[in-house]
Amino acid sequence: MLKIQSLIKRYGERTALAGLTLALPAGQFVALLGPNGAGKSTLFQVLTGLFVADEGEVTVAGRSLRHDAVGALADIGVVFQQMSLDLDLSVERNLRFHADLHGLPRRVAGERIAEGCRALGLDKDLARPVRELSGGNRRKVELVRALLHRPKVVLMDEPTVGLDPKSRRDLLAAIRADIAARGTTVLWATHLVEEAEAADRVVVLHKGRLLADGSPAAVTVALGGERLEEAFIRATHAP
Ligand SMILES: Nc1ncnc2c1ncn2[C@@H]1O[C@H](COP(=O)(O)OP(=O)(O)OP(=O)(O)O)[C@@H](O)[C@H]1O
Repeated sequence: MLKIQSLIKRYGERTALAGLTLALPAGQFVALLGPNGAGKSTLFQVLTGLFVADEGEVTVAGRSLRHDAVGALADIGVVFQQMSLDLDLSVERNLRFHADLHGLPRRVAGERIAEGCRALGLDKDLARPVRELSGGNRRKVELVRALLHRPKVVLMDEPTVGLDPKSRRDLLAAIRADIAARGTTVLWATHLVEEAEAADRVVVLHKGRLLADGSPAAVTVALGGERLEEAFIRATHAP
């Protein structure tokens, strides 16, 4: 569903992505685990079309980001690291705006907004300005927004930063429900090892390259530790 081939992205002398290759099938929840500076944000910026890679290819559901960016991006939903809602607009207006950008018919948009907000317990908040919502509920609105156009691939860039344990659990449950219902492919960037342990597959990024790839247990073994956290720290902070 998402294919990344030999991706290279440089900032001047610095290489942020050093020939990254990765393929994600439908219905998989993949944690992208990497220390600060590993290249996670750069990868997300390339995958969302904000930056063009220097070399390499990305295809989303068979469509090339380089040759058919509009087609490829239509199948991507994103929850960015920084909150990106308009604080002064209501929850509903924020969601309508996104639905319009994707050309969703008004009635379909209305149904999906109602359904998404109901599933995440936001139905009472539809008319409230986002400014009045807690951090956890803002994130939930962002997830509803990311799913409105029913993307095949969802990218989440450290979506739980600043959330309390209950909100983190709710967010995880909501994305898991979407995977179960629609076979969505999810790439969830994090540096929280416990979040990675809950994924189907863990991909460890270090210095713009893949250091390990497999189930949480397999990655722990590959990195040479007994627990994922210590194996990850040792492997990514080796002298
Ligand atoms: N705009 C930029 N100009 C120059 N170098 C950059 C730029 N953005 C990122 N880099 C460098 O590219 C490398 C990868 O950075 P990136 O932000 O993608 O990592 P990250 O894994 O997202 O880190 P974090 O977890 O801290 O957000 C780092 O060495 C970083 O210093």
